[in-house]
Amino acid sequence: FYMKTPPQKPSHSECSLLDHNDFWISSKRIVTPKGVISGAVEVKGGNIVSVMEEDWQENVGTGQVIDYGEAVVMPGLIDVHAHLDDPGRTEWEGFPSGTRAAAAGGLTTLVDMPLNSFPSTVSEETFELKIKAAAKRIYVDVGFWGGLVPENAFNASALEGLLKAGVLGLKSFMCPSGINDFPMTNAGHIKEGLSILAKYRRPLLVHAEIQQELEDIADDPRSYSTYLKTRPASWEEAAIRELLTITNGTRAGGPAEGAHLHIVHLSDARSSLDLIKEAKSSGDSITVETCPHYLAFSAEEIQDGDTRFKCAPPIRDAANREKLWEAMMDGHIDMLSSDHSPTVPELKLFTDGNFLKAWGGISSLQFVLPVTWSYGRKYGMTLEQLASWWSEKPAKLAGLDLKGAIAIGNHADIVVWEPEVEFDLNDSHPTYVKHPSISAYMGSRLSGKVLATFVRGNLVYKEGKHALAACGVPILAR
Ligand SMILES: NC(=O)N[C@H]1NC(=O)NC1=O
Ligand SMILES: [Zn+2]
Ligand SMILES: [Zn+2]
Repeated sequence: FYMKTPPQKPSHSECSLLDHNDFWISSKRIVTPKGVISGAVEVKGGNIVSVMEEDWQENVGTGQVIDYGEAVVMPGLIDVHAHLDDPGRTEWEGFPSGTRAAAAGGLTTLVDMPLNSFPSTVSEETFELKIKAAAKRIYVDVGFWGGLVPENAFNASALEGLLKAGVLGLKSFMCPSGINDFPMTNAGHIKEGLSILAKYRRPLLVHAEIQQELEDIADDPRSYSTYLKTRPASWEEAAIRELLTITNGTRAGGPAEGAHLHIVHLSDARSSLDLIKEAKSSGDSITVETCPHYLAFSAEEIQDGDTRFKCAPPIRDAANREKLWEAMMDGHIDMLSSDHSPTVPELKLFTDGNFLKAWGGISSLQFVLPVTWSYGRKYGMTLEQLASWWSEKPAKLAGLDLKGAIAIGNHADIVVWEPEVEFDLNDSHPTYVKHPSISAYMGSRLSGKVLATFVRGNLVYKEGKHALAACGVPILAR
């Protein structure tokens, strides 16, 4: 991939809260691919140029050192599933608010979803609008998924135009997306999409739910259990079963070899997960993500009318959540993503509390690091696992070779945070998402405070302060 450089570059002092370009970051807990080390990371011109243990002091010379003591120095989080709604629905989120929230939360790269903005990113032309909207308005690096929709699925030159323009891969829905200009695809469209993607070696991300016949639901629309019954696990299972009839083509020697299928936001940890495990063991090129809200919450706890928790697929029972954690710890779920999908508070219908009519989507972007840690440490999650689920695997999925790990030659995308520091996420906590009140995490007590976030060596966030200029860059595939 390559980074699109803006025509007039802001000065270094506008891009970074730190004066220098060359410096060392030291800490007793640096998370590297070789484990957690005590040492220092040297940053030069935006890249990591050395990673040293014990004897690092001898090599520093007169270099500038920022010592973070016991705080954790980790690769910045990469969120491969964020809806920033820009252009066209910036009253819902937008590039400036979303990427500032990311920086404050320790995320250094986002990959923006092709829907919820207007227009949807489904062609070269609409992708051009995205890039324009992002120019000088992003505070972390941002890549983009394009949309696979019925209109372009059988139009190879249109799809190739979009891929050549630089989307990192494609995304499609197997059920209505909730957005009129982003219709759902069937297995035929998906098969066609994969055959094109194979050529570009980029992934297809799929929202895997297929609508099935429901028994009559005549219950109270304010009750969460009513909503849960409208999207049973069998919908996920049906979608995944259908996908797996196509993904066998991605095996070595198959007609879609080189393509990859990624299932987004898995909620069902039972049959659906079993199917995915089977496909993996058969050699299909397939991965799966889940989101912090499926790991943090359970249906039993969701209060009537509290539509902050409405999302699709839905948050299921507590036993399912335990199984999701088990699958995380056993490595059957590959990575995490936020599926940050906010809207305006009015569309959450808090007055009616109607789960059937409210906007489905959880607002979480700024909080995914402390949330993952707060819940995960109870299961024995390690810092290495955290870095794998939030940085290494997402970078691999999105094809970001220079991101996702603290390693020599990589971009200096780094988060520094204190796992042991607790805080109350309430109205007095500084939040940067556009509508903090709709976040399902408001009112929680969390563990893990972000001290500093570096994007390609720029200190973009430090304890409640952001760098002046938006020096994130659009990431384009080639
Ligand atoms: N359009 C959109 O963002 N839909 C998302 N919201 C959600 O809860 N699940 C989704 O797929
Ligand atoms: Zn989805
Ligand atoms: Zn989504």
